[in-house]
Amino acid sequence: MADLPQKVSNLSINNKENGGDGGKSSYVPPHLRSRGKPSFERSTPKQEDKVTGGDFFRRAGRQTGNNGGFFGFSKERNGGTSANYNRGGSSNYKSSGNRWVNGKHIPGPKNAKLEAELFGVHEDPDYHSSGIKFDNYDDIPVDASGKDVPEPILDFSSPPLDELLMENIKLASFTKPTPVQKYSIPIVTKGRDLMACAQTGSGKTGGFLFPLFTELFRSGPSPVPEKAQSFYSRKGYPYALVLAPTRELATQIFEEARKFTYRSWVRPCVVYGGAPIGNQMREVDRGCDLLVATPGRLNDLLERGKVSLANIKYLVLDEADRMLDMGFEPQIRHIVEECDMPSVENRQTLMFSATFPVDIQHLARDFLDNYIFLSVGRVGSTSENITQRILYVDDMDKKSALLDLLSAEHKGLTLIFVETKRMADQLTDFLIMQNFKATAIHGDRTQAERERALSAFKANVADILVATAVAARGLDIPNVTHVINYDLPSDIDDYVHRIGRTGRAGNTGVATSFFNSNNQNIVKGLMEILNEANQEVPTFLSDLSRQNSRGGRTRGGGGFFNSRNNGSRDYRKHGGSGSFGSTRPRNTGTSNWGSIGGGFRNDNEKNGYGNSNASWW
Ligand SMILES: Nc1ncnc2c1ncn2[C@@H]1O[C@H](COP(=O)(O)OP(=O)(O)OP(=O)(O)O)[C@@H](O)[C@H]1O
Repeated sequence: MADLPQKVSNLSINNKENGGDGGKSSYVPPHLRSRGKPSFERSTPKQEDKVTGGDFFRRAGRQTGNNGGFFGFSKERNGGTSANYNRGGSSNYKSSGNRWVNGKHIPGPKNAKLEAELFGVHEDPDYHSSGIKFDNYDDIPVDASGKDVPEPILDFSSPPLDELLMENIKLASFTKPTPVQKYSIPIVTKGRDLMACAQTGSGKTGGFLFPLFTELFRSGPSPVPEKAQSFYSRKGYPYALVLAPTRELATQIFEEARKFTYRSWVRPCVVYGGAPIGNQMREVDRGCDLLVATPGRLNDLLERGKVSLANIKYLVLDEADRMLDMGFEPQIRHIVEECDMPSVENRQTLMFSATFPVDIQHLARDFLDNYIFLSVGRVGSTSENITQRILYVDDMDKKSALLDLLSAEHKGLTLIFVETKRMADQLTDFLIMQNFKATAIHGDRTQAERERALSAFKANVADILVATAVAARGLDIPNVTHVINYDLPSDIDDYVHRIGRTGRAGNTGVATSFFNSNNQNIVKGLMEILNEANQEVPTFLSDLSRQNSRGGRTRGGGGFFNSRNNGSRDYRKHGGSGSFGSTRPRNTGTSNWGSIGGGFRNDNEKNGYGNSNASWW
C-alpha cells in the first residue's frame, strides 16, 4: 500500500500538475482520453490488474472512446460524408460501422473489445449490477397526471423499444425497466412532454435515453434546415440536447449514451467548462447527434456559432432544479428561448429530477407543452434501500466521531459531504494523516484534479471521497456503501440527493448524518423524510421537532424551516396559476457564460480558500 501514492502520481493525467515542465497543458478531458491510444483498452481485464496503478490508468482511459468503432470514424465524418449529410443528404449519412443508408438503419458490426469497454465485465470492481432490492421498486406508488396518460410498459420489449436498443439494454444487463422507465418510455414515444420525478438511483437516465434513442434510431437523421446552412462554418446540428448542472454529471450521461448508441448511427458528444474548448469544438465538428452539455459551455459554443439547435427534436433538462439553484436560469432561457431551437410545440421537452421544488414547475409552464407529470413515490422522498441514521454530534466532536465511524464500519466506498471547500481540504488532510486513503472533490480543484479524484475513488484506489455539493447530484458510483453527512446541508433536497449516492439500482446502503444545534432548520424536512422511508427517528430529533412545532418556528431557521418546498404533486391539479415566487435560497447567478462553464464556481458551495491538492497521494 505504501507505494500507491507514487504509483498513482506516476500515472500523470496532467504533467503540469504533477511537476511536469509546466509548459503547454497536457490535460486531456476524460471523454477524449482513450483516442489514439488503443493500447489502454483491453479486451478482458486481468485479475492481477485490479487496484494497481496500471489498472487505474487504464480505467481512466476506459471511460472514454466513442460509440461503435470510433477509430477511423472521425476521418470519414470529416470527409465528404459529413459534408453531404450536413447539407441535407440524410440518405448519405454514413460512418464506419454505423450507418443510416437509404432510409434504413444498418447497425454496425459487433466489436468485442468495445463492448467490454462500454458495458464492463462482471469481474470488474466497478461493474454495476442491480441489487437484491431491485424488485422493491415495483411497490413504489406511481402517480402520472395530465391528459391521456399512456399505459406503462411492463418489460423491455420491441415494440415500443427499438431492437438495436434492446440488444444494448441486454448488454448492460438490465432485465426489466424501473418504474420511471416503465412510464417514461411510452410517454415519450407517444410524443408527449414529460416532467418526471423519481427517487435517486432509480434509473432516470435510462428513463430519458431509451425512448429518445428508440425514436432517433427509427427516424434517422434529418436534413439541416436551409437557412441554417453555411458554406464557411461547420457546426454541429444535434437532434437531442441534454442539459445537466455539473461537468461530472454531463460526462456520466455521455458515457451512458455511448453504451446505448453502440452500433447505431447516433453519435453522442459532451461539452462542459473547465476543459479545452478547442477539443470539444473539433468533436462537435465530427458529428454530434446527441449533445450533453452544461449550460455555460453550450452558450459559449452557440455564441461562437459552433452549434445550431435548429434540428433539436428532444430537449432534456436533467436535475433542472439544481441548474436553477446554481443560477443557470438566464443561460437556460437563452438556450431554449433566444437561439434557434424549435418552439415548444415543435420539440419534445423532458425534465427529470429526484426533487422538484415548486418553482421548477413554473419553468415547466414555459418550456413544456401539455405535459405529463410523473412522480414515482412521493416527490423528494428517499429510497428505503438506504438506511438512514442521524447522530447528535457537536462540531468539536465531529472528527473523533468520524474516526469511530470509519474504524467501526469502513467497507466499500465512503463518500463524506462537507459544506465548505476549505473543510473538504482540511478533512481530507486529516484523514490522510490518519492513514486513510482519502481524496477530495470540490469547486476550487482543477478539472483534472477533480477527474483524478473521481477516477481514483471509482477504482477503489482512494476509498474515501470528501466532497462538497458538487458531488451531490446524479453521480452514479458503484459500491458506495456509506454516505456520511459530516455537515448536514441546509436544504432538505440536497440531503435527499446526497444520500442518494448510495443504495442505487436496488442495492442497499447506509447514510449517517451528524446533527447538532446548527441544523435546526432542516428538522422538519428530516422528520418527514425519515418517516416516509420507514427509518428510525432518534428521540432527540422528535423532541426537537415537537418543541419547534409548539414554538411555531425554529430558532435560526428563518422562513425555511417549516416547509419542504417540494412540489409534492402536479401543481396544475391545484390551480397552479397563482404567483410563484421562489421559496428556495438561490444563487441568482451572473451570466458570464464562457467562464462559468458548467458551474462549479457558481454552485452554492461555501467559501473555499484557493487551491489545495487535497488527496491522499
Ligand atoms: N432497468 C434497469 N435495470 C438495472 N439497472 C438499472 C436500470 N436502469 C438503470 N439502472 C442502473 O441504475 C443506476 C442508477 O441509474 P441512474 O443514474 O439513471 O439513476 P437516477 O435516477 O438518474 O439517479 P439520480 O437521481 O441520483 O441522478 C445506474 O447504475 C444504472 O446503470
